[in-house]
Amino acid sequence: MYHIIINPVSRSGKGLQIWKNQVEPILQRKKVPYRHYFSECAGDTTCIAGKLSSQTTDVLSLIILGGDGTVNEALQGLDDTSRVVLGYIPTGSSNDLARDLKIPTNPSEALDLILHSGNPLPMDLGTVLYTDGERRRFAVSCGIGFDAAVCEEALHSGLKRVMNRLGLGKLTYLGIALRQLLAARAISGKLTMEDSAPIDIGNMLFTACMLHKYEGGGFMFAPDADANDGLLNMCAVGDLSKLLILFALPTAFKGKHFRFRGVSPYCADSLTIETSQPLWVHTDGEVTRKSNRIHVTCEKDAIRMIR
Ligand SMILES: Nc1ncnc2c1ncn2[C@@H]1O[C@H](COP(=O)(O)OP(=O)(O)OP(=O)(O)O)[C@@H](O)[C@H]1O
Repeated sequence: MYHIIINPVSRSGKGLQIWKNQVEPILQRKKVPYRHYFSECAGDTTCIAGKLSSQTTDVLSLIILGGDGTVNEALQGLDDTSRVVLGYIPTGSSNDLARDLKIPTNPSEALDLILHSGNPLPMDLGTVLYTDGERRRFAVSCGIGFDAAVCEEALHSGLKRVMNRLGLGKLTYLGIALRQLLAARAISGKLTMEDSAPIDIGNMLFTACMLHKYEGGGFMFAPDADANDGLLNMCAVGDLSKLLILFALPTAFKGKHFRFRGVSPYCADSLTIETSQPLWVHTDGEVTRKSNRIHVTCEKDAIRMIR
């Protein structure tokens, strides 16, 4: 039995139409056993996933129809991810998880992968731990600073809805990034990886901790990321003039940004990031709070994902 959680408002409301017109008819025609649930408000996916997780003693076959944010919300509700086989029909506007895993963005092809041609393969998950003990899992990346501020603005942006309707969702993040860059102020940051001396990131713009290659709708911040190596690939940006950042950012679409001095890659299974002021933190593009100290870890092969 497949349990399918649908975010009807993903890609500015197209999620519901995709479910009704492209996914449900196939399931019915093929007589696939399934139950479906609509997330009715922000946070609802976490509650639904939590209930399913606690009601299932064996393996939970969970399918998410939504964007990276919907996957992220589902992860927060699961009590034991090792008992979950996750299928994904990407209907978000950025779809960075699908991009890296090469899951088709065509819904019927993604469904076909889940039902027929894919395999449930282990995949790493990350966790952000805040100083007050709150934890948040992530599947794609977490970040502190500019990238999270961009996500925070995008979550509340009318521009994103308009651009999505025009089929230009990817450009939303670029537009907001440029605006946020002009507003960004210099903050000092410190990365501490296990068994090594702290690294100072002067004038830190952001540090992204990546499990997969892309975030923000196709920025390849971690060209070397591997979803199964048990490691976080960091992209730390500091001490770079705003003008140079304007040049460096577009090169990240091709993963060429490390050629710029001040854009540095690091790799570790866990690290602590401290900043001189509280900054926005995102997990898979979901932004819930600011912090000036986060501990980020990677759990190898924490979940199985059909791909
Ligand atoms: N019924 C709902 N009404 C309003 N918001 C919802 C509802 N269901 C889920 N959400 C919110 O939708 C967000 C997740 O959206 P998701 O990322 O899946 O799609 P997207 O925003 O179109 O894509 P992307 O993040 O790739 O740009 C979460 O913040 C979640 O709280």
